[in-house]
Formats: sequence, C-alpha cells, structure tokens
Amino acid sequence: MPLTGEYEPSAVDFARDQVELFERTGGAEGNLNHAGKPVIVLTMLGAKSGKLRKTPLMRVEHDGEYALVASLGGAPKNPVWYYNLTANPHVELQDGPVKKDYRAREVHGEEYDVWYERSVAAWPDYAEYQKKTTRKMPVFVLTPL
Ligand SMILES: C[C@H](OP(=O)(O)OC[C@@H](O)[C@@H](O)[C@@H](O)Cn1c2nc(=O)[nH]c(=O)c-2cc2ccc(O)cc21)C(=O)N[C@@H](CCC(=O)N[C@@H](CCC(=O)O)C(=O)O)C(=O)O
Repeated sequence: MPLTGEYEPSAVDFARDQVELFERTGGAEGNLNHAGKPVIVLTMLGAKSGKLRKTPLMRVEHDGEYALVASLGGAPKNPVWYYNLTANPHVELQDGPVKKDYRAREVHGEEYDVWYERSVAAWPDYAEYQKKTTRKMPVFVLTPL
C-alpha cells in the first residue's frame, strides 16, 4: 500500500534536485553519487509534519533487502530522516525504475555488523565517516512488505 500525503521537498538543494531528477527519469538519471556509486530514493512520512519526505541514500542491497546508513557524512548528530523512520517504519524505496514498500527496522549487534560490512563494501566512505564521529552511525534494514 503506497504512502500517501503531501510531498514536502528537502531543504537541502542537492538532495532535493537529485530526488527530482531520479523520479523524473524513472531512476535512469540521478542514480549515482559524485563518485559514480549507485543511489536509491527513500520516501517516508515526516515524524512531526506527517508529510511525505524523500531523500537519496546509497544503494546497499542483499537478497531483496536494503540497508540505510544514517551517516550524514560523520556529523555528530543523526540526519533528520533517522527520526522519521523511527516514528514511521513503513517506507517506500525506489531502486532504478522499481519502487516498493518496505518496513524499516534499526539493527544492532551481529546483524548491525553484517549489514555495516555490506554498506562499507558498497560505499567505502562510510568507514571514513565513522572515524570522524563518536556517534555509532545507525543502520536500518528494509524488508519488503
Ligand atoms: C536537512 C534535512 O535532511 P536530513 O533528513 O537530515 O538528511 C540529511 C542527509 O542525510 C540527506 O541530505 C541525504 O540525502 C544525504 N545523503 C546521504 N545521507 C546519509 O545519511 N546516508 C547516505 O547514505 C547518503 C547518501 C546520499 C547519496 C546521494 C545524495 O545526494 C545524498 C546522500 C532535511 O531535509 N530537513 C527537512 C526536514 C525533513 C524532515 O523529515 N522533517 C520531519 C521532522 C523530523 C524531526 O525533526 O523529528 C517532518 O517532516 O516531520 C527540512 O529542514 O525541511
């Protein structure tokens, strides 16, 4: 059941523009980050506004599940979207032309280690970000609904 609501674009220009390009081209453009690594678009409900929010994130996929790393480049605080997923775990993820519904859950312990390793394999800079902060970067795993 797709998410419904009023879309509120991100305040971050490059993220908003990338989402727009990605969606306009069905994931054919705007699907890579600055280093040419694959990106997905996450759609979620705002924890406070209840509006539809969208953000590009790195593509980390394994057997139909996806990981999302709340890295924010190694900043001391979590990205805002972290709180959206905590409040509203029903999300949509678009990978290329395919958009599906998922349930997001934050992972810990051994499961965290397995998915964090997969995430670093997909985007090695995550390991550099983690060195920049004492905040343990949260990882969500998305399971198809
Ligand atoms: C600036 C803020 O963005 P954010 O949610 O903190 O997310 C920051 C970044 O993570 C976001 O820009 C990502 O797209 C950056 N980013 C990645 N960020 C990551 O953390 N991990 C990634 O793997 C990642 C990859 C990536 C690839 C390409 C690209 O272009 C960007 C990438 C934002 O959009 N704020 C909105 C509010 C958004 C929101 O969801 N508000 C909630 C309230 C939430 C609350 O306050 O509790 C609501 O509507 O209710 C605003 O100020 O209008």
